[in-house]
Amino acid sequence: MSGDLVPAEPVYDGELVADEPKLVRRLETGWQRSKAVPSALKSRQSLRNAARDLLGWLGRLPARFAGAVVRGTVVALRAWRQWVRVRDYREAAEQSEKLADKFIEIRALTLFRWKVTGVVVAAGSAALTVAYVIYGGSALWVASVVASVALAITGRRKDGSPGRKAVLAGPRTLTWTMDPQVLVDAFRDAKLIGKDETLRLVERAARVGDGWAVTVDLPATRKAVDVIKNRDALASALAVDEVQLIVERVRGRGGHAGRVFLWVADEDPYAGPPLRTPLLDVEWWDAWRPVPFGRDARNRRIDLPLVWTSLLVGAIPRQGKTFATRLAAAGLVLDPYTRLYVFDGKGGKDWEAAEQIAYRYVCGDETEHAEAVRDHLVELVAEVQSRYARMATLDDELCPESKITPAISRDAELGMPITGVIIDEVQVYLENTTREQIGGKKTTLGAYVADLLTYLVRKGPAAGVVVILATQRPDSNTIPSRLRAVLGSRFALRVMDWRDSNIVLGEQMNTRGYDASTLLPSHKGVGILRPDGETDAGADMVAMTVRTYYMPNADWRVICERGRALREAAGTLAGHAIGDQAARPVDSTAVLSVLGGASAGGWVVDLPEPLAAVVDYLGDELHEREFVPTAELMEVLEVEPTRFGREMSELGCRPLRQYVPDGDSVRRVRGYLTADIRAAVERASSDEIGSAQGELP
Ligand SMILES: Nc1ncnc2c1ncn2[C@@H]1O[C@H](COP(=O)(O)OP(=O)(O)OP(=O)(O)O)[C@@H](O)[C@H]1O
Repeated sequence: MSGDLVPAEPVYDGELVADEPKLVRRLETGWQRSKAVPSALKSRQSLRNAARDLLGWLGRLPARFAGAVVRGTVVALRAWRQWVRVRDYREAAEQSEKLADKFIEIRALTLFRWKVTGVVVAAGSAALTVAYVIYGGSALWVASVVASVALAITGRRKDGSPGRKAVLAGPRTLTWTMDPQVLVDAFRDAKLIGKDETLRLVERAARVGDGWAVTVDLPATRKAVDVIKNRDALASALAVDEVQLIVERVRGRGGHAGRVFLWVADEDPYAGPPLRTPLLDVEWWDAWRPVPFGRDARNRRIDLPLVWTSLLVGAIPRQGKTFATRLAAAGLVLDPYTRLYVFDGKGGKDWEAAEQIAYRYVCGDETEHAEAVRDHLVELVAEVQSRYARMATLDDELCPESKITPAISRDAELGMPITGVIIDEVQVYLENTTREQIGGKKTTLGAYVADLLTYLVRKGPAAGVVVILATQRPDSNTIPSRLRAVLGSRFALRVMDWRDSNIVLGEQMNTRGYDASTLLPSHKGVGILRPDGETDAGADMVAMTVRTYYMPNADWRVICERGRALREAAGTLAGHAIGDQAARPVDSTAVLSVLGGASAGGWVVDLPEPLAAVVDYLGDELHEREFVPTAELMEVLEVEPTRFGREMSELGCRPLRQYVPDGDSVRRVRGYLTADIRAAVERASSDEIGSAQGELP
């Protein structure tokens, strides 16, 4: 080494000369990349940002804490409410369709949980009071802090979710109550109004009962009935179950064909505990007053008028048909001035309690029972004739228009009490195929019973006879259309399909938005009522979904026992109830002569197929219509067209072409003249009688 100076790079304080700069860089890179080091400490800038965020977080903390406490309180209250109302058990019972049976247990458990709540609240308050006495106000502060921290933890928001529940973004649910535009969009989505059309809010959304209500005007030319018809689509657009959405047309003053009232229930309005019938709390009932029948979705009481009308109840088994029929009957049972004919085709215990008050009582499905029903109905037809004859002789003041009045019905001397004919499982009697020879014509016992009932339903109401029929087979073969056509009120609990629903409720009711096949199996006792007359839900309501009151056997027995005591006191107990089974003499020729007019041109049996099916389908229309298109017959009878045409021709009915209305225009279609069908029926019946007489010894 020489003593000469050589230039060197500057050396900074603390810097390792030789390899040190590389090590620092490596350390720096390691620090920056390490996952263990919080990102806030990786640079000065990040540290400053983190400090600013921390300050912001601390600033917002009180508000967030308060929010979490409020949410936690709501969550805790909700959980407590579900617990105290035994929600889990109730839902399980509902799913296994045993809510009604478990109701008493659920009520006991509810009561117990309320008591537990009471004890916990009392114990908590006592502990707080003691702590306050011993430690002073600081004890209350500590308790409040602990409680609010617990509530804040319960109500804390989890990352990434807007609330505690994983709810799919719900712009449609109930937001329409705040923002009418959402409602307009829902109407558009459901294709109830066009893209460029809008709604006019008549009234803003408001709370009505346990739900939200709003009244809107549809754009001109749009009709409220179409909204009712397409309720399902609207329910989907509003993201609610269709049982929660009630749509009604606003009628009368303030209403018009395009004004719609919507009501959206907070939850399934038919899912609560069964409703007890108010009839249990009354000493007696006036049969002239509509009978309490149930409640609609909005919890309005629905009463069913009985006098001057008749009722058909139809449903598949185990839906509450007998229960509903007994409800209607209960109003008559509790009026001592009514007379009851009770016929139970099922033959079980359901109607047993009514035996003690019934004027005529039959229980069973054997032919002997069907014959007894027939005889009692013949007796009643004769009674109706005699009532008309007697009413004609009464003075105008007592009987102003050949119709029974409350005064006449309660006058023991006149002997014209309101008479209820209640037949459960009526199909048992209507389907009885025992041969009968009546008035020179061959028929069956079932067809004869149908004709007797048709007469009673048609002519009975003005003479004070109320017919109530229940069936689990509401098909056209079981209840002839001539009988169905005259039954005034209809109640359909759940049925298999829309055809059965229409058979109970009336033609085309499904297209008007009333289809009992859409009711849920868990909704026992819920059905569609098409009343004959006014109800509390309004005189203009075509039909409404009603949850009937729940009247189990024990309650029914109480009502029947009360009915008996009332009749004993009024001295009106008669017939079967006091062991008097003797039938009264009846002028059978007179009965036959009136039935001839009531039935569909006399009764005919053993008509050859497919004539029998055509006649059965047409019922009264065989006399009312002129022409029936082949396509219509094909659809309802489900027969093979070529064979049907050949067999009808063999019976003397040849198809021809006729113009029929089709919307605003007319269309030429193939079909049969009803005159030809009637002539074929006549021919077939006279052949029948001829051969029957030939068989006689
Ligand atoms: N209004 C109601 N509320 C709650 N539950 C009801 C109501 N009506 C009936 N139920 C329940 O439905 C069950 C069946 O009722 P019901 O015996 O009347 O049926 P049904 O249709 O007559 O049956 P079936 O055809 O077998 O005679 C009852 O045991 C009862 O638990």
